[in-house]
Amino acid sequence: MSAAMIDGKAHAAALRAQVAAAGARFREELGRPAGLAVVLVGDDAASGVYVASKARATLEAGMESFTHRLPASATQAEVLELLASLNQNEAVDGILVQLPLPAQIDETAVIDAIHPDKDVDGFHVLNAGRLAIGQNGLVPCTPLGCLMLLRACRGSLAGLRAVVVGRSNIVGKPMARLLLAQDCTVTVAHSRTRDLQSVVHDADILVVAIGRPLSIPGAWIKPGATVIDVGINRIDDPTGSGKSRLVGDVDFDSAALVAGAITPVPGGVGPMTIAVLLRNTVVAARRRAGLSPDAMLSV
Ligand SMILES: Nc1nc(=O)c2c([nH]1)NC[C@@H]1CN(c3ccc(C(=O)N[C@@H](CCC(=O)O)C(=O)O)cc3)C=[N+]21
Repeated sequence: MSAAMIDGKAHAAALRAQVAAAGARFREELGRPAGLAVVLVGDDAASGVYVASKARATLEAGMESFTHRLPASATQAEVLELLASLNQNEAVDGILVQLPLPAQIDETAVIDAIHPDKDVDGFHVLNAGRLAIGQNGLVPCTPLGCLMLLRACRGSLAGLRAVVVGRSNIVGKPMARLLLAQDCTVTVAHSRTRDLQSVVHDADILVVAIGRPLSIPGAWIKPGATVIDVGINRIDDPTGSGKSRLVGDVDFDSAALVAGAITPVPGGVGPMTIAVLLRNTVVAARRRAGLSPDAMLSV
């Protein structure tokens, strides 16, 4: 292996310490903690575990955590009613609705019912628009976490060729906009891209978010490239032990032979996503209170 390992866990721990300090300053200035509300619809076990770990991280950062669970049979009107009350609630600075939602509920309608100033996921159309035209807003957690790792690894990204594989609203598109704002030359590749291999081979910076395990082999990667693997896929252990393991969208073992630096899965982008969620909550709290931005939380 020649690539440096980008330790997402360590970067996330450092960011969480900064967020805790900023959260404590907020609490001193305002006399109340910043608050994050998480809404979970349905009883999917994995989502339940994930929501519980977010609530724990929120408390560890010295913030207030509100968890709202609705049954899988909840109607759209019930979800919208809950969001209306959270929008009004002064103790709530950030609102996250865990996705995906049950089929009877319109995801876009739910996201757009969150007050944009409390939209710590950055999924609201107003925040997507702000990011697209370079205005201050709230930026989706996963791509912002990826950008932080890239900046820590490479410093200035100006002039570098960046390739984003995947065009989702939650990762690919906002990632491309963030990299463009850093003066990269950005290409967005996707399932209909012709000759993906040669597109990938051009990348100085490669961000992969397609949700298919082990899809990018090391042979496609430009020597020395920085590789950010957003995928988290659970697959059967190939040794036939009957257990499962987590792998990324990139074939880590072959990619690590040619990349300059690479994120592992687990322990790469995933931990950053949660740390940025907490960071976005303090940013939202300060803005809502009319306070100046906390320098420690700038990207
Ligand atoms: N509105 C909304 N916002 C989200 O941000 C959101 C969501 N819905 N729905 C579900 C996905 C999933 N997600 C993860 C974040 C961190 C890890 C993470 O930290 N993973 C660990 C591994 C965990 C394990 O071992 O299972 C790692 O990569 O090291 C995983 C998954 C955020 N999501």
